[in-house]
Parts: sequence; structure tokens; C-alpha cells
Amino acid sequence: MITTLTDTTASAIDKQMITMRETFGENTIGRVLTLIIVATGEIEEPLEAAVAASHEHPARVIVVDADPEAETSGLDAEIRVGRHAGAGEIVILHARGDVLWSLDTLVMALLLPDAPIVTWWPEHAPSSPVHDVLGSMSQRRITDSAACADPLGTLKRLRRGYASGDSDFAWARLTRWRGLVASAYEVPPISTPTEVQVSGSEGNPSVALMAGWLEHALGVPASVLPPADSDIDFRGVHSVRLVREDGTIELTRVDDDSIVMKLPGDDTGQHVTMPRRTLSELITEELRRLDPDEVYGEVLASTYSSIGDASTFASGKPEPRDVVLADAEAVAAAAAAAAAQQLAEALEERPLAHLVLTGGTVGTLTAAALPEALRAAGVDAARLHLWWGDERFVEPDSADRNEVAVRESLLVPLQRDAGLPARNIHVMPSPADGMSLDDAAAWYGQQLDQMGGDEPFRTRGQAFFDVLMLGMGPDGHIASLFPQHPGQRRVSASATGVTDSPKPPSQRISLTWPVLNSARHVQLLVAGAEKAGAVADAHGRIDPWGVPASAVRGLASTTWYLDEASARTEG
Ligand SMILES: O=C1O[C@H](COP(=O)(O)O)[C@@H](O)[C@H](O)[C@H]1O
Repeated sequence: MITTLTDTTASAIDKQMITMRETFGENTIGRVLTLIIVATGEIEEPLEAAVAASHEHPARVIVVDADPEAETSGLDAEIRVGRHAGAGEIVILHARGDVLWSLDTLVMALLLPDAPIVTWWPEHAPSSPVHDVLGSMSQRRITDSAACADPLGTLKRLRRGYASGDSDFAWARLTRWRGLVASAYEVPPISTPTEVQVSGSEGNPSVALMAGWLEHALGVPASVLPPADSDIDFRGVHSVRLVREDGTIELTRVDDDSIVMKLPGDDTGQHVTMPRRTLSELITEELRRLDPDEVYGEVLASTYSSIGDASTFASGKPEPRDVVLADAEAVAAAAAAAAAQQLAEALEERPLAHLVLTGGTVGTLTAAALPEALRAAGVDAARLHLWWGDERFVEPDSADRNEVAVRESLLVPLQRDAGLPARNIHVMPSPADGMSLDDAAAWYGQQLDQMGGDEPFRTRGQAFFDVLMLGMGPDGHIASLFPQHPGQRRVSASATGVTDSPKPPSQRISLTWPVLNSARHVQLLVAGAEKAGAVADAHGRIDPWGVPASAVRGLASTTWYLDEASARTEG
């Protein structure tokens, strides 16, 4: 039985499910878990797999089909029970616009009480599943890097954002391979291989993980080679070779259903049935074990042990340019006019535009110049969203707050005179919101992830913010990312709590490198001779650890708005 609800709510969905269950005489007692599937449009294939898995793991399946691009807001739902839902029950949520803001509350209202929660992203893996708004409520988080646009890039991002409880189908596809390799290896006399080779399709994450696993387990470097027979479509791993003193162990996939295993001294080899695994087999296996797969985490970490270089987020983008003006007021006026123009252009292309504000002396002056600049550029403020690059974690009305510094000059006039909705002003939390610093940062990061989708924050090809304004301290810090400060190492979440800030107040919230590097246009707003040294340093190579201001770039442009004093280099 399938029922459709249009423009509905969580409580209406819940009521309808109870009615349908009563009609069918079913109860939820037999359901062992809630499976959340996050998809965009392509829901039938994962749904079919989940229905198949439900025979072994009766589940409530909640499919979240989110459309952040929709111009209207609303929620439609489809409820499937009985033969359309296998041994489970299915709720499909088609969420648009503002509804995405309350996705967590919406899904929470539909969870099975006291049952484990698993979230599965069949495509578009978030970089840090545990920080995703739905991932954060789940014990188990399943991605499929092979189904993403850039599989190896995705795997690296997942490594950055890994938390215990994450798993990926590129790893699950190796379970049988790993079993066979281990049993072949254990045939006596056991000796450490001198050479390890994995061949498979280029850019395939299972191939990378197989090589990583062998290196991790055997302590021998594994080389990755293309498949010997390039005419055959070898998805994933084609062969594994362990060269030992007594001969070579070789396992080679010969077709979709089998592999040939050769042991030292056996040139013919034996056929072993090992069919490629279907999506339903993969999800069924994942649901079988809800405890964390720590080996996956270890292999992921050792495969990409050197991923930590924040400079990768800024590299490959257009070189910055300088605009030098007489003084701080002129800098603020020019930057505000340019930002207004860029926002107007953004609104010609998209329904909403996103501006990130900054604290600091010139940032505050620029914000004060914005209402007039936006009016002159014809920007519809009702379609603007305002964010902050950083905030001091102090009481909400403290003069130390970056938001307080622009309240009267920007926020009040834009709301009063230009129709900026209060809900579009995304103020960072303060201690009065009742959260710890870390929870407040995580909360803000989730607001961003929810609004922007996770993908734009981690890739070089897309942007979420239209204009990002940044002040810079004399030490070269931007937002609250300070030179040589451990706070800037956190890149898995969108926002981070910073303690022991070298500049008071000591507790702050800051956007992180990948998010700061997700803007179309970046403006650095600087004035004062005391900043000339940092300006010169930041114009050198990209060096996030030493000179944070060097490591943020926009996809379309990065402009340094400087007064003459800060632009002056000695000699
Ligand atoms: O503490 C901060 O400082 C920087 C730079 O401020 P400035 O007064 O030297 O211009 C600012 O960009 C940041 O938002 C703020 O929190």
C-alpha cells in the first residue's frame, strides 16, 4: 500500500503511518533499526536494495530526497507499507527550501524509538559523515565513494572527516577479496612477501583501499598497477600478487563471478566463485554489524596518512589581485560596492545569495557601508543570507562580538528598510544559547551543511558563498584561524571551536579551511602600517600554518583591499 501526502508535516506523516499500520494489522515491534537514506532524485535503486535487506533486518526506512535549489518550500511524503516495503516500512520525504533547515527535527520525529540509526548516502558522500546533520544522530554512517563524482577525492575527504562508525561500500566490496587473500597467505610456509602488487581500474577507491590494507597488514609497500588486460572492463580490483621467497601468490578476477587463485608451485590455479556484490548484498552486510568497523578507519588513515595539508583547499584558484586605496574608509567603500555588485550578479543567476561578514576594524567599516551599496546595486535583501567567518564566544550583547559591531549599522537597517528576513541572519551562538563551545561550533557547522549541502565545502569546483569578507590581524590571522595554532588543524567540520586564542577573547568559533575556501569572491579588508609585513607574507606562497591569510582564495576572484599604509613594502 502506498499513500502520498502533499505539503505535509512530520506529525501528519506519523498519524498516517499509524492508520496504515492499523489497516494492515502490523506493528513496529519487529523493526530492528531505522535506516535513513539520503538521496537526491535517484531513490529507487537504493530503495530496492533497502527493501531486499529488510527481509534480514526489518527496518523503518526514511528516504530523504532533498532539493536545496527549489524556489519554494515544502514537504511531500510517500508512505509505503506491506508488499511495497518488504519486511519494513518506508517513508519518502521530498523536502524543499526552508524545510531543509529543520531536517533533523523532521527526521527525529519519525525515528523508531530506542532502535539503532544507520544513515546511508548512496551517492554524494558528505566529507565528514559524523558532522552531517543526519549522520550526527546515527551510530553507523555508510557512504559509497565509488558512486561519487571524484571517487579518490571523496575517499581522501572521508579520511579527513573520519569518525568511528563510518564505513564505505568501496571497503565492503573488498570483504571477500580480503578473506581469500588472507587464506592464500596463510598457506604454509608463511613468510612476509618481498613485493606486493594490486592491479585494477584507475581511480577506483577499492583498489586504493586494497593496496592500503595490504600495506597496513603486511608492512610491505604495495604498488598499484593498471589491469594487464585493458580490453576487459575491470571495475575495482583485478588482481593481487604477493611475491614471496617460495613463489608467488596470485589472485585474479577472470569474470564477474569468479577469480583464479594460484599458490606457489601451482601454475594452473583453482577457480573460486566470487560474484561481484550487488547493492542489496552490500547494504545487507553493513546492517548485519552495527559496531564500528575500526579496520576500515585504520586502513583509510594509513592509505592517506599525509592528508592534512590545508593549503590544498586554496590551491588551483585564480591568483589574488590588489586594490590599493587612500585609507580605511576608502577601502570599506570600495569593498562594499564590489560586494554589492557581486551579490547582485549572484541573484541574477540564483534564487539566493550568501554573504560572509567579518569582524575587525575594516570589516566593521565595510559592513556599515553595505546598506547603501546594496541599495545602489539593486540587491533584493529579502534573498540575501548573512553568515559570519568567525565570532567571539562571549555574551550575546558584549561589545566584543563581531555581530554586535554591525548590528546597528547593518543588520537593523537591512531588516527595517530593505526586507532582510531575520531568519536569514545566521548569527554564531553565544554561551547564552546553552551550548558548550564545541557544541556551538558543531551546531553552526550543521546549519551551514544543511543550507549549502556538504559537497560545496570540500571541492574546488563549486562554491557556496557568493562573497566572503575577511579582515586580517597583524599576525596574518583570518577569521579565528591563527598562525601555528592547533585550532586551524580542524578541517573535518565546517566550523570549529577555538580555545586559547592569542588575541582576546580566548574562546571563539571559526569557519574552517574547506568552508572558507568555498566562496566565489573573497575580499581581504586591511588597513594600517602594522599589517604591511603580514600583507607581504600573505602574498607569498600558500602557507596556512604560518600565514593563514595566504590560504583563502575564491573560485572566481580574491581581492586584497588595502590602504596605502598596509600596502607599503619596505625599500
Ligand atoms: O579578532 C579578529 O580579528 C580579525 C582582524 O581584526 P582587525 O581589527 O585587526 O582588523 C578579524 O578579521 C576577525 O574577524 C576578528 O574576530
